[in-house]
Amino acid sequence: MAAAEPDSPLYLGLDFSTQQLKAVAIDGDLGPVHQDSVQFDSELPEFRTHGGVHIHPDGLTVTSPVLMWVKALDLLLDRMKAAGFGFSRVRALSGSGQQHGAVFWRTGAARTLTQLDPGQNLHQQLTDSFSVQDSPVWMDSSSGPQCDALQEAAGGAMRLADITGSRAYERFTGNQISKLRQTRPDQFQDTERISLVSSFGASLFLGRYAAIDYSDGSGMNLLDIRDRMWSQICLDATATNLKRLLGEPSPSTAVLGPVSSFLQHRYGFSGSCSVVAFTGDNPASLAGMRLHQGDIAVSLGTSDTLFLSLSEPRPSLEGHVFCNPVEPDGFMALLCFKNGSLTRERVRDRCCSGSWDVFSQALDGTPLGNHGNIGFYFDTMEITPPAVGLHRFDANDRQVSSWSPELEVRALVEGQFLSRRLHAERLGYSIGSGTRVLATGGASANRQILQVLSDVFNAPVYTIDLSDSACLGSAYRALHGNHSNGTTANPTS
Ligand SMILES: O=C(CO)[C@@H](O)[C@H](O)CF
Repeated sequence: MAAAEPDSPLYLGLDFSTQQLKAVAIDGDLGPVHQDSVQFDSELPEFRTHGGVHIHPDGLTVTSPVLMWVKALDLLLDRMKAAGFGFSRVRALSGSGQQHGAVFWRTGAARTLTQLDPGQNLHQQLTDSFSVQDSPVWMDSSSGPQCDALQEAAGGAMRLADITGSRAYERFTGNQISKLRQTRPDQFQDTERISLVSSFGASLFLGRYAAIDYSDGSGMNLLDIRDRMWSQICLDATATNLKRLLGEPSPSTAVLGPVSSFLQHRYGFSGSCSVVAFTGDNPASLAGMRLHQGDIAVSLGTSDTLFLSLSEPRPSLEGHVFCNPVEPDGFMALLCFKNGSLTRERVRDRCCSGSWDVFSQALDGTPLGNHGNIGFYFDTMEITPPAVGLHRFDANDRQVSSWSPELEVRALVEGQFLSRRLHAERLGYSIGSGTRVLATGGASANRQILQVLSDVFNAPVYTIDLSDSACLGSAYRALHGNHSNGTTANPTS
């Protein structure tokens, strides 16, 4: 970690991810000078989450307590203050959030946000500010009926994909809003604003509701990705007056305004510190990894995602096209695989006594191709492809029920990466001699896992010097947005 000059400007990036809240500060040379994080499960045990979420008894509904995210921010900023972090040197900040999750602000919350007392923490003052305590998150698969209705209203799955960049997906926010409106009408009625996790995070720093940015807004099945406006067909199919609840979307590079007076007085942020639009974790990772044409990024986090920059959208019935968070007229393609690190951790615990060293030794001790054994490990309903269950096959294509721990570990990792490659090539991505795979996310710190990734993609794998590109990308976007005097979003949006 470089030590910045005592008074040089800093740029702060935050990431409200599935399992933790992270912060990275960089100096003007893009060098990280401070990192911190709050782990939800271990540091906020009162919320009783596992992997940052609650998987409901139906096995399909997955939520996270919104007040856990608020309390995590209190903890993080208090910890940074106690460590002597120079908040007054932060020229701009931005952030990211797990995509698709929704935050439902209760009627009257806008007033509370503008009148926060710097003598109290956020958690104490926002306890009654949410009409829905358990926010739906990206791991949810319970809004199937709402997806069917939206696709019908739009004229079919492919038509919806053409408009919004994706066919209807259960985790996408529009379908979650529909489900809440139908199943919990009183709570929906008591809602005055709907944020994504990213714009919710921005709102906490602004002290008023922040606009949803184009890139994360592309993950809702509500935004027309070409004209970058809410699609009226999709809004009408979801809820009446929805545009009023969402506000106008903003460019991902927009400077939304100065940091709130609450944060200035409580932590010492400067009144000239700008808040740049927050975006989704994957779009922020794309910014953090500074992809070149031909590169493919692989984020090995709670979800595994593959993404790349696109100049023109090519929506399909599998995968997603989002507005690019950096290139104003560009796009990004993304494939999401829900069974990522939580599945790797389960196999680590069951086959390697919870040790990553033993997990790595198993990969070192088994050959490429695993003697023809291959496995598919869909602990929970997978997104790509929509399948569930564990499926193991031996060299003779016979289904088997178990293997030795070593074979199981390699079958898991090779199976995951073979699936990622297959679906990327189905989306039209071609792996050629110039292909570079850029890896990020927690598992990118494991050399043996990266070796399997390189073998399966038959390409060199590079990592960045921080395993968390979303946070770093957010800090880059803060600097970029501040220096380019990004368009200032309409403050009333
Ligand atoms: O659903 C996803 C992307 O579409 C996930 O990668 C979430 O963003 C993880 F937080």
